[in-house]
Amino acid sequence: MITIFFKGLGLIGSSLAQAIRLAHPKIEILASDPQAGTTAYALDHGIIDQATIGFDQVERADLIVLASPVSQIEADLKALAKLNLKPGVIITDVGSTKSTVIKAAQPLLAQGVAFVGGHPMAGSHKSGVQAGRPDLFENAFYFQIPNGHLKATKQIQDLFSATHVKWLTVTPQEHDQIVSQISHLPHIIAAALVNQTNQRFKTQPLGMRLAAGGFKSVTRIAAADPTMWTAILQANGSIIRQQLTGFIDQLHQIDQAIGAGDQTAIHQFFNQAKVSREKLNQPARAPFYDLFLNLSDEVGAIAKVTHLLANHHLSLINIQLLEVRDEIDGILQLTFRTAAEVKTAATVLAPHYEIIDRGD
Ligand SMILES: NC(=O)c1ccc[n+]([C@@H]2O[C@H](COP(=O)([O-])OP(=O)(O)OC[C@H]3O[C@@H](n4cnc5c(N)ncnc54)[C@H](O)[C@@H]3O)[C@@H](O)[C@H]2O)c1
Ligand SMILES: O=C(O)C(=O)C[C@]1(C(=O)O)C=C[C@@H](O)C=C1
Repeated sequence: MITIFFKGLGLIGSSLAQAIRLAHPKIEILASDPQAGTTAYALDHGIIDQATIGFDQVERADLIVLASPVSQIEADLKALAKLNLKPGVIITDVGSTKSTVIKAAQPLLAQGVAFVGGHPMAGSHKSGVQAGRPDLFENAFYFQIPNGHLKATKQIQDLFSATHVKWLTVTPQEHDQIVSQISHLPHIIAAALVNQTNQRFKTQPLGMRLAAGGFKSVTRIAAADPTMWTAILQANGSIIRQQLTGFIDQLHQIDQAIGAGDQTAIHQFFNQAKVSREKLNQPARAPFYDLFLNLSDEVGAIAKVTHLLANHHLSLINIQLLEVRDEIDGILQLTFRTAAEVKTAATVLAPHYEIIDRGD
């Protein structure tokens, strides 16, 4: 029997454990997590088979998955190098940075242990075991740093097959450069905007409550876990600072354009962003087709949509409630495999819902 040991069973750990269960129900899953109630919840919900403490019983594991904040992953890699592990064990992690993690894995790699760094490019601002979902990673990219261990890299892909991710091999440096711009910097900007808004409304407590979709879309990720983000900024700080400099430069440019009343520069600033941002909605990755509609905040609203689609034999690849505006409504994103399906779905749903965008 294959045994997998999770160190850290929050959002990412529990999502991965649930995905492993889907494809490999017979695999034994052990987990340790110091947060009160975490492993008890996972046992109750059949996510794991056994709870342990620290690295107790890690010597039984065929695969070890490190899924705590990156600072802890680094400490755990150093600790694992001093333990007696099962011969042939594979170790991986899910940390959001890779250079310091790979550095911490050097003693293990020097012993010939198969350590494959990993990072799923999907997640949420929610944290903890209860936020985990087996489909969290569907269609996301999943970075891997094989460190020369190609067989182990492939074995991890097989064990995680139910995540339905797109695997991507990168170097730690490439990884940290890329994610500093598209993940780390956005989290800093979101938090900075919330903090500055808070200061601005110090004497007007209602101010922030009046925020609509714009503020909420840009700041959703400011609700992410501060411990996780402190560790990420600590590990990738110098690269993140390069992107911060570039971002501050953009702010200076628009500030100057406003000050100078330069309408052309202001228009160009927004137009460049609009053209690039719209390309993100186009399915460069795969021939998937999106339909966006307004959905009222009612019990059973999503079920009604899926029922209408099922009546017309339309199957969805993905369904996601994108933006919930407090007590009013939200935007539902429906993803189909073909352009023809999205067209039929628009015809079926148009009499009942306001279609915002057919994504074409
Ligand atoms: N949240 C995301 O969107 C996201 C996406 C991809 C990767 N990651 C990375 O995944 C890792 C986990 O993040 P998460 O979102 O699951 O966070 P989380 O807060 O939901 O879970 C982290 C878990 O690690 C546990 N933990 C802390 N110290 C531990 C220790 N000494 N031993 C065992 N467990 C310990 C915590 O109790 C918690 O349950 C982080 O390294 C993060 O950078 C996060
Ligand atoms: O979807 C979100 O809420 C996330 O923040 C996920 C997100 C990101 O996109 O920045 C966060 C951290 C990661 O390491 C990878 C993904």
